[in-house]
Order: sequence, then C-alpha cells, then structure tokens
Amino acid sequence: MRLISGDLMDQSSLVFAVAQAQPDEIYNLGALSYVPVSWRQSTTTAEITGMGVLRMLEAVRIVAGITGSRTPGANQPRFYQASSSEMFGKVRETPQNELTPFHPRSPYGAAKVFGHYTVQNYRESYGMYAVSGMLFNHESPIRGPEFVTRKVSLGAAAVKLGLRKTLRLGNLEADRDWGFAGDYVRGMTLMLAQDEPDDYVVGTGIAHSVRELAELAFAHVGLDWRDHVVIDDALLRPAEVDLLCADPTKARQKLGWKPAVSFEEMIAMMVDSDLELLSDPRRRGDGLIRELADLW
Ligand SMILES: Nc1nc2c(ncn2[C@@H]2O[C@H](COP(=O)(O)OP(=O)(O)O[C@H]3O[C@H](CO)[C@@H](O)[C@H](O)[C@@H]3O)[C@@H](O)[C@H]2O)c(=O)[nH]1
Repeated sequence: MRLISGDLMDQSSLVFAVAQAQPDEIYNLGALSYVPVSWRQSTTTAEITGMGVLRMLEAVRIVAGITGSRTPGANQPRFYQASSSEMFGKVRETPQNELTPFHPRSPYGAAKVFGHYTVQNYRESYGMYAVSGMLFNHESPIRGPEFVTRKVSLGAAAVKLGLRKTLRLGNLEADRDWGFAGDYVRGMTLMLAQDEPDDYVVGTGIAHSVRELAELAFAHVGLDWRDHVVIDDALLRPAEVDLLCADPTKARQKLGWKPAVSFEEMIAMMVDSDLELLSDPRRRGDGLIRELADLW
C-alpha cells in the first residue's frame, strides 16, 4: 500500500495514520508549494513544508519501533520526500546536481532545505529507508492555475477564445527547467525501488525562459504573445530565483530515468487541454476565469 500525504496533521494523528495504513511506501508531497505565498505566510510555510517532514519521519520511526541509532525496523515503510530545486535558489553552479550547495531565496526554499537535511539525518541516524527527490519544476494540464505554465496555457486559450484580451505576468527573464509531471512521478517510484536509499536530482537538463514559454503557448493558438502579455511589477518576487537547470546524470545512470515528454509537447498538451476546458460552457461555468481575474 502507498500512503501519499498532503495534509497538516499533528504528531499523534500521523502516528495513528501510519499505524492504521501499514503502508509499504510513503510519498510526502504535502507542502505549501506556491512560492510567493511563502513570504506572506512564512511561519505556516515552515510548519507545513518544513516541520511536516520531521513529523512524518517521526511517525514512521515510532510505528516501526526504531529507538536506538542505526536499528532499521524490519517492517519499516520506504519514505519519499519531495525536495525541490528551489533549494538551489541563487545558484552556485549551472547545471545543478546532487552536490551543488543550497542557497534558498524564499521561506519556501528554506523550509525545503530543512526537510531535505532532516531526511538525510534520519537515514544516517536510524538507518531508515528515506530518500529525497530534488525535483525541478514539473507541470501538466492539472497544474494549479497560479503557477506560471498553467497561467500561460489558460491565458493563451482564453485570449484565443475571446474570453480575455490580456495576460499579466511578472519576471519574463526567469529560466526554469520545466518537465512533465508524469515523467517525474515515474522517477519518484524508481527511487523507492532501489536497494539502497539515496537522493536524486530529477529534471530535463534544458532551461527555458518565461518569455519563451509565453511565445510558445500563444504561437500554438496562432497568436503573437507580444500583443497580449502585459508586465505587472506587482507580480515580481522579493527575491527571485533567476535560473534553474538540472544535471540529471545520476538519475539517468542509476535509475535509468529519462523524460519521455518534451517541453514543447507538454506546453501544447496544456494549451489544448485548456482550449477544451474553456470551450465547454458547463465547465467554464465553474468560475475558473472569474477566479483567475486577480492573478491575471
Ligand atoms: N507564478 C507565476 N510566476 C511567474 C509569473 N510571471 C513570471 N513568473 C516567474 O515564473 C517562474 C516560475 O514560477 P512558478 O511557476 O510559480 O514556479 P516556481 O516558483 O519555480 O516553483 C515551482 O517549482 C518548484 C520546483 O523548482 C516547486 O518546488 C514549487 O513548489 C513550485 O511548484 C518564477 O521565476 C516567477 O517569478 C506569474 O505571473 N506567475
């Protein structure tokens, strides 16, 4: 059985949940994950994104009866932690690999670093099977509309259908290594299938700017992004992560992982999906466009 966490629970509830479920694998994907909100809700971010990892590991340790140092319980579940490329922040080198030093640029990034080191510490202290996937940005048609890829795919579709005239964006110069979420989930399961627990960088190794993303999405519906994208300084972040680009050599060599979907295919998939979504009057009625008015 697999337990996929996403909620903020207190310690005893987590112990109860793990004891009840008796999972073989635990995927800790729970986080306050939208970076700009982490400045406005910094302590909540530390609680959920950082302390949540410690509480999950404690629940596993308690249920597995691991009390001393390096005494791996026979029935302990394997634990996956969703670490993030945001930990590299103001990057010390490009591309970034498992040994690149961290320099987080937001309360979110700092909380992820805490979670990352906590996993490493539990592995080394208790011999627990706990790994961190240092995942670069991963997207899909069900990505939240606040994240830039989905915002742009929805924006291009809405403009094409005559529902909106413009799309507001912040920093067009930021570069990200964007991949398809389905490929990255495959990487997560591969990590827990190895004989020895270890940490892995997962990304495509190719970076694109937000400007290129907008250009591609609007071109896919036959439009020129420059006619519709408006820059809004209110969307700039207090401290930006300018460039993230993965070196996924270790994942390729040890896990046999490589992405199946390219950036271009993924953006086309997302724009097509949003065209379909916004063309359906019943689904459009769910207020998505209205909801997005603030973000746009
Ligand atoms: N969201 C957003 N981002 C914008 C906008 N305009 C420009 N950007 C830029 O687009 C980049 C990507 O922003 P997001 O899509 O919000 O993702 P993120 O901050 O890189 O974080 C995502 O990826 C991380 C993995 O590296 C995840 O850890 C994190 O939870 C999140 O999924 C950032 O540099 C941001 O400044 C905008 O209107 N909205």
